Parts: sequence; C-alpha cells; structure tokens
Amino acid sequence: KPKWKHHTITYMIAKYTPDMKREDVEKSFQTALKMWSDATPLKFIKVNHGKADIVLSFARRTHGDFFPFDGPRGVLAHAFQPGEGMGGDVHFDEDETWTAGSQGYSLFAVAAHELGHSLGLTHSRDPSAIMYPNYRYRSSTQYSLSKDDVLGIQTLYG
Ligand SMILES: CC(C)C[C@H](C(=O)NO)C(=O)N[C@@H](CC(N)=O)C(=O)NCc1cccc(N)c1
Ligand SMILES: [Ca+2]
Ligand SMILES: [Zn+2]
Ligand SMILES: [Zn+2]
Repeated sequence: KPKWKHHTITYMIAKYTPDMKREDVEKSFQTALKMWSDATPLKFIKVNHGKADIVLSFARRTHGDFFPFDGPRGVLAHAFQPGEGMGGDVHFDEDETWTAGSQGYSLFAVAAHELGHSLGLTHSRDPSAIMYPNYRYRSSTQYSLSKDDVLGIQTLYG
C-alpha cells in the first residue's frame, strides 16, 4: 500500500475557487489536514511556490489527467495516492458550488475525504467514516475522524 516515506508533508494551493473567499479555502484545507495530523505523527507545511507533495487545485471537465470531471454533482473531486509527480494531488470539480457554510458542498468535508486518499487510504464500508464513498455534509466544528478512519491511517503511519 503506497504511503509517504517522510512525516513532514508539503502542500500547495495551485488554484482557488471563485465560490469562496481565499482565507476560507485555506481554512477549510488547514482544518481538514489538522484532523489527519492529530491522528498521526504527520506534519503538514504549506508552501506557496515550487514543488509540493500535495498540490490542491480546482478544475472542470478535461483538465490534464485521464479523469475528466462530469459537470455539476456526481464526481465532486478526486485524489492521487502517495507518490512522485501527481501523487498525493487533489482536484476539486469547479462545476460544484463550494462553500464554507452549508449551501452547496462543504469544501472542508470533501477535502477531508480527498486528503485521506492523498495519504494512502481507500474507501471504507463504514457509513460513519469520512472515507465512506458518498458525501455527507459535516461542519468543521463538531467533526472528528471515525474509529475506522483512525484505524486506517494509523495502520499506515501509526
Ligand atoms: C470514483 C471516485 C472518483 C468518486 C469520487 C471520490 O470518491 N473521490 O475521492 C467522488 O467524488 N465521490 C463522491 C460521491 C458522491 N457524489 O457522493 C463524493 O462525494 N466523494 C467525496 C466525499 C466527501 C465527503 C465525505 C465522503 N464520505 C465522500
Ligand atoms: Ca461533478
Ligand atoms: Zn484530475
Ligand atoms: Zn473517494
């Protein structure tokens, strides 16, 4: 199972969404990353240019990989498992409405799920897990990883 060999992982926001304020995009990613770093020895460092392990961006339809997005709804985002180049990167479908509130899709909730993939996790059958395949709105305040998520991530980086 692919995983990051180093425990300090860099991330970069290559493109923002016009749906949200920049600081809300950054806060959504920061909160999602903190959930995973709280359950592991991993540390996440934001870099603003150059190389990064995890590159986060928004795109619609065909966008330079073999996984074109599908317009509104359906696929919301995808992430590549740990590795060189595109490994770890996350793409969010710009044809969705991204939000820090509750109208549209919660960028925090989707980022938390996608970053699980970026760290090496696959989908879970546990409906309470963030790695469950289907989206469920979660506000970033009263939200934590399920036992299944913690078990999964600690198997990789425990
Ligand atoms: C086959 C994959 C490319 C599907 C894609 C996904 O799982 N990305 O990680 C995806 O966007 N799945 C949707 C399925 C759906 N529209 O309900 C999803 O919401 N995944 C993100 C998500 C967000 C928050 C929580 C959970 N459990 C899942
Ligand atoms: Ca879509
Ligand atoms: Zn993509
Ligand atoms: Zn997924």
